[in-house]
Amino acid sequence: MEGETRSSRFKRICVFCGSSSGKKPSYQEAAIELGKELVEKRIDLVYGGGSVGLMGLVSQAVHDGGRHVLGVIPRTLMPREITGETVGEVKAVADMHERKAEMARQADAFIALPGGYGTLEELLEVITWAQLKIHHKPVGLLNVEGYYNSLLSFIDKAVDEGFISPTARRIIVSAPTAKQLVRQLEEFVPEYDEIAAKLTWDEVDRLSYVPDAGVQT
Ligand SMILES: C/C(=C\CNc1ncnc2c1ncn2[C@@H]1O[C@H](COP(=O)(O)O)[C@@H](O)[C@H]1O)CO
Repeated sequence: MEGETRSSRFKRICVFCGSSSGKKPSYQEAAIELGKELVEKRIDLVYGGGSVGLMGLVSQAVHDGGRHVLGVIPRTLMPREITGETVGEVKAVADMHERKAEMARQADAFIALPGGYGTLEELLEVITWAQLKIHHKPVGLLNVEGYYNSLLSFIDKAVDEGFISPTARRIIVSAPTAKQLVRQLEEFVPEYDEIAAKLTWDEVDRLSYVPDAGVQT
């Protein structure tokens, strides 16, 4: 495959990641490596906009590689001293809720790099939406140097204690490198649940998120 241009089932992936860079160089290297992997697979990026922390590294790598970058920024975060310069296209939205809905609508899959509260909140929301069958898009954790091991252990405990179903546990795909993670996301097959599929989603409609029937192949 070396030297050959490969394509993906995904047209655009949403990346959640730290607005900080983290202490270990491996976190920054992983953000750049993920950006390059998206470029190699001809996948575009949607993310939270700006150039701070890992967000800046992944978006710059995708932009430098010639793929489209869409940054979705709430108007209140738009001053450059808060988020820094954004590469590519910028979409301004009213608030944080609309941002998450728009990022989710624009993406065929989600990847979380290491990050803090913001990253966790974004990640857990798309997992929850997958659990509720609002979408069937793959969700991946880039578990750089075991950064997310304690979160995964907690989730396994929640399964053991009966708060998360084994089916819902399988929503989360995790891998230590970008290459492995994108490959696993490509192979992901969502599990369907007859009861949940019949529910309606007023809240998501209100946020103008358009539920899909599955990932494009
Ligand atoms: C408050 C600080 C920086 C604010 N700048 C941000 N610019 C753009 N997007 C942001 C910002 N902060 C959070 N986000 C979103 O949450 C995720 C990162 O949050 P985390 O807490 O750093 O993990 C990211 O995916 C964005 O969508 C100074 O820190």
